[in-house]
Amino acid sequence: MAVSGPLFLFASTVFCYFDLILAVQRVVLVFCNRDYHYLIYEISLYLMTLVTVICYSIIYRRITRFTQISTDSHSFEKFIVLQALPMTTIRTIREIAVLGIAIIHYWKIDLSYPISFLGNEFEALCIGYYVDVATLAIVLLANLNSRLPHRSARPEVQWSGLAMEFPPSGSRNPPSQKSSDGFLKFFDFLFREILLDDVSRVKPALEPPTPRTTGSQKYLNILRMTSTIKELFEEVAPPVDTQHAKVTVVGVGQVGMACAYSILQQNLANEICLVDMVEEKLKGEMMDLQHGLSFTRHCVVKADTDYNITANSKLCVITAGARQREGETRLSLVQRNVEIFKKIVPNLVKHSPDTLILVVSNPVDVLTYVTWKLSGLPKERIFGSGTNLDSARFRFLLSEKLKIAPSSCHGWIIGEHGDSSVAVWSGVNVAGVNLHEVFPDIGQTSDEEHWETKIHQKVIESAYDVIKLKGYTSWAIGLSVAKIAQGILSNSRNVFALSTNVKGLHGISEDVYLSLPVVLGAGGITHVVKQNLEKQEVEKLHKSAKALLSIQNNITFE
Ligand SMILES: NC(=O)C1=CN([C@@H]2O[C@H](COP(=O)(O)OP(=O)(O)OC[C@H]3O[C@@H](n4cnc5c(N)ncnc54)[C@H](O)[C@@H]3O)[C@@H](O)[C@H]2O)C=CC1
Ligand SMILES: CC(=O)C(=O)O
Repeated sequence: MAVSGPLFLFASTVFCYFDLILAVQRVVLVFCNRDYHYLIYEISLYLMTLVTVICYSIIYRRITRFTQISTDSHSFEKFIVLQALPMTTIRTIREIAVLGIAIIHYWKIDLSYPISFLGNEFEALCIGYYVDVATLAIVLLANLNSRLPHRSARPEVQWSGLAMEFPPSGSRNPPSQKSSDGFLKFFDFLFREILLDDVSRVKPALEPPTPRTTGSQKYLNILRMTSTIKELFEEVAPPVDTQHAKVTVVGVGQVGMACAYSILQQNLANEICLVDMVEEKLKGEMMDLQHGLSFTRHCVVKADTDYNITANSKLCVITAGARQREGETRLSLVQRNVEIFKKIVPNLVKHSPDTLILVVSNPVDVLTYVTWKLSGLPKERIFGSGTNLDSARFRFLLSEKLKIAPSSCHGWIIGEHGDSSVAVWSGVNVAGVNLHEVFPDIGQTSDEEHWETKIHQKVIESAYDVIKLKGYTSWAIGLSVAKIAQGILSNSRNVFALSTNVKGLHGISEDVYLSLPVVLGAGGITHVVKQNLEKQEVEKLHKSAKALLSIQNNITFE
């Protein structure tokens, strides 16, 4: 919508001042003429004004609540539509009602009413409408004019943390009114130099808004700040709003924050959005990360309980939901987390229809299936962190045993992220030397060195051990998610063990989600690596699929 922001705001402010003058005039009229019939009419007018103020404050509160912790970038037009338009609309409705009452009063109720009063009142109303019509004409004129500055050349309002910043206008001198451009700039000047400066002169202190700041205080703080910004910068061109590597993390618990921190620390994203249902914790986590931004490469960190903030994410990571308590299995969390996912997934897809979704919450395989179902997105765009973490634990334990770096140990855990996972012993190698060839019994029941129990069983127990010791697991999954995010955001086509739809692979014929090595790029999963699994590895994979299917079949989506 082509609306000139400064003009509209200026017009709305004029309306407000004019209302005030009208109100004073009415009071004077009542007292001068001592007409108490008229008082009834006046009281109804003031009641309507009260309703107007209440309506406006409700809308204003909703707007400020919406923008409270949102750091989304809004265009100046959007700001005007959000702030000034509701006020002007409500005022117009009120004026129409006032006119209605005046007409009823004149024709139906009190015909003996002194014409002079109505004359005055109509006069006052007429002046109001002259101002309304004149302002509307100015706005229309400015917008119809072909020489209106291009949208990109008009001032943008940037939301950064809690602060809204108006980039300064080029000059402090009022521009000439010769051309229509100059005419627009003149109003720009009025808006910036007079209205904004007026507010900043009242109270020059720059107090950052506290969490208890009310909507109107916050608005004043924002306006005050613009004065400093105006002094500090000479604008060359208005800032451009770009969104490329935007990652949303839903759930700011231990896992969500480990993911967000790892992504931030590794400079993978330009923008990180945090979403949770617990507003205060969410805001605290956002601020904590924001305070570290001068130590990282450029990244915007935003947070909100409203999913609007997630719009146009490249990747959404879901970590929200219940976690295991000590000794509890991942699968026991299923229905609790399905209910949570029903609220999350449709919202993510609504705001980012092109996003990829990485599921982390447990039981990760079943919830990846649930996400696929709820989202309606193609299967390559929905995947779970799966056994990428189990494979990392496996490599770590192998590295301890072999006394080499974890990254030099090549081995994969596939199947369920959990108790029925499968270690692919047939593929474990160091520098291409297969351990299976060195020691044919490795991982078998006949294995006298007990690699399966000493290594793979320890992988399965890892999560239980860590949860017993510290209450939850977080850092390793955070790093795993960051690596996956890197694969996507840099289109690296790395291979990860991710939970994916394995229908048609290794003799599995159902839509079941479990982990296999997959090739990952900007569009999601492009290929599944067809590992040469041994017979007993395939059997174990089938067992894993069966365990997951039995849970999947009991999920209620209604
Ligand atoms: N796939 C994996 O390898 C791993 C998965 N996990 C799983 O990740 C999940 C999260 O674990 P933690 O962060 O330790 O739990 P947590 O309890 O610390 O955090 C969960 C967060 O989810 C939020 N939440 C709950 N319902 C929500 C909703 N409807 N919308 C938005 N946010 C909501 C909560 O407010 C809370 O901040 C658990 O299911 C856990 O089992 C944990 C570690 C590894
Ligand atoms: C909790 C969990 O799933 C893990 O750390 O593997």
